[in-house]
Amino acid sequence: MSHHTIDFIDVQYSYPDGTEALRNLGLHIGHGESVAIVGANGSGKTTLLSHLIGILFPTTGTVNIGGFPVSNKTLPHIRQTVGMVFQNPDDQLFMPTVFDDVAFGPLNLGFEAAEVESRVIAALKTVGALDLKDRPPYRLSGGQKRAVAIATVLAMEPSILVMDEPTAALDPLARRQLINLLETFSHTKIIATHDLDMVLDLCERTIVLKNGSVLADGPTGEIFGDEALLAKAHLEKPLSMQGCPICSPKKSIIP
Ligand SMILES: Nc1ncnc2c1ncn2[C@@H]1O[C@H](COP(=O)(O)OP(=O)(O)OP(=O)(O)O)[C@@H](O)[C@H]1O
Repeated sequence: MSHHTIDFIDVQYSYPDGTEALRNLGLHIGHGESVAIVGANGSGKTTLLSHLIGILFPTTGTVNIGGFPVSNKTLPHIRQTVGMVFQNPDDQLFMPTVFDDVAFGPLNLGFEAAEVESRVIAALKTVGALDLKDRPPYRLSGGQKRAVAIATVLAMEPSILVMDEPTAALDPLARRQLINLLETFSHTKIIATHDLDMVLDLCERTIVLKNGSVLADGPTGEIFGDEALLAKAHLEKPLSMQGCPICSPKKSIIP
């Protein structure tokens, strides 16, 4: 898996109750791309992301990572390649301390204690949360939990970072700090979000979903400049493209 490409080939997915969440979905994401997945509530974003780490498998069609299909057989390899930050950090943090949570993945991969410790410290430093290492995760603020959840993924050293609504429930400063942090990552990034202003800052490419299919796929500026397309997808232009006088331009709230 030297080239971490992602391919969805004619993917259809129905939940056990029969809800068809993905239909005829095809897309290709190249190594190093930063791609936003946007769309109205229920358009299929989380279902799509769940196929990237084998939480769900296609009902029909194929998902390939690095040219290999995501399947039970390839899962151990896929989960080292693809790291997912869930929408709710509480789904990701369950150990007594922050250190233990970030160490959990590398320990499971069988690394020696010294390697685990160095990965944990590096990951917590990257997200600016090293001082939290002995704290119980459930006592942290929302922004701190999000940072630690990202560290749990970084400690696995994945090539592809998948994030579901990373800025949800963050205050403006924590949101800006997170965006600035994500900008420094050279990973392939796939971000499902309703925060279109963040997309403008982070993603050169945007894929718009509607009813489980790709409605549009192209350069972010072009997608957000197409008012008819946005209306069809039940989306609104990012605030910073609406000429809003009080909306902060990029990075204006960095302390
Ligand atoms: N566990 C489930 N069982 C049945 N249907 C589901 C389940 N989870 C999601 N769905 C349905 O699948 C479709 C896609 O949902 P999904 O959560 O992927 O959308 P989304 O774009 O992530 O939405 P949101 O923006 O609200 O998070 C919706 O019709 C939803 O009701």
